Amino acid sequence: MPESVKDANPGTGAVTAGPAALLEAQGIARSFPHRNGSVTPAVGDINLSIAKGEFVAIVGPSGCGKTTLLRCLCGLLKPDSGKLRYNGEPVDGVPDDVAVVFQEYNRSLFPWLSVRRNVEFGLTELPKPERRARAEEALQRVHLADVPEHYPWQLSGGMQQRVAIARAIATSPNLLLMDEPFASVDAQTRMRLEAMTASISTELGLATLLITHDIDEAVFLADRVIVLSPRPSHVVAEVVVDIPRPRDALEVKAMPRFQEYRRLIHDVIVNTESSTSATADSPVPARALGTQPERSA
Ligand SMILES: Nc1ncnc2c1ncn2[C@@H]1O[C@H](COP(=O)(O)OP(=O)(O)OP(=O)(O)O)[C@@H](O)[C@H]1O
Repeated sequence: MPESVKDANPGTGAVTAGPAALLEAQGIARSFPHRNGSVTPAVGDINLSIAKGEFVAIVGPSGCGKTTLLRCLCGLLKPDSGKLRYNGEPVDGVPDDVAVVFQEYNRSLFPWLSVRRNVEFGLTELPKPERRARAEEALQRVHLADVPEHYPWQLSGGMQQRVAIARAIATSPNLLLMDEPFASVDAQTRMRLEAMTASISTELGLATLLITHDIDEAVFLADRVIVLSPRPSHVVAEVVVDIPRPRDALEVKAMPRFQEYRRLIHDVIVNTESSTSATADSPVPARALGTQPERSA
């Protein structure tokens, strides 16, 4: 196994970012109980951490619990068990300097507000001139400074996702979580958005956690790629991507090293999927997990 890959021993093998961890998750698990008494175990037992300014991508098979994990990590969803610390403090709700970008930009933007007002939305506590300045700077970073008075429905899908990213970075976060942010745009737009995200993260020194289905995207953007098993998910491998920055997409994707990383991650996912029981797709009776259903999820 190349040095850049570390096996993560489920349940014990913490994937760590070292002493300067910004976000640290230990033994995070989350299931969804149903009215009929069955339970869907989504996140099994996750250990991971993200350092300040680090770009981490999480990949894994469809339905393995990536979104559930992201929602736990940012404090939107309470894990059933495990410890979660942000800046050394236990997470209870979304920390002030954490921002999230979701896949469905058309559901996260307010159609009745202009682009500028959408970006200013999370800044209401600031005086108006500062609010305006922050929104303008964020719109410049996503190359939308020329359409502040447009409404989301007047923009393409890629532009709307850029507004969502501007809104996130306008709050000056230290950690940006992105849940398959480019899954709903065409391939060329996706490439442009990936390059833009790489620049923004580097320029702002922003720690970024990206959930993606796309192995190429993960390797191109990340310093580390964390690979999850089928659900209930645990970390099966961590791949440190040793490609210098700034990265040019076409150059990087032509590198033999890039091809090795993508092959490696692909193989880990396929091997883990094939060694996992087919029954993982069905909810299991609550008693088998020692969990009592609280409510229908
Ligand atoms: N609110 C909920 N109530 C019940 N089950 C849920 C809920 N949210 C997620 N699940 C279940 O948890 C499992 C993991 O879902 P999740 O969306 O986290 O996976 P994912 O890896 O992000 O999926 P995808 O690859 O399709 O984006 C799925 O079986 C899903 O049906």
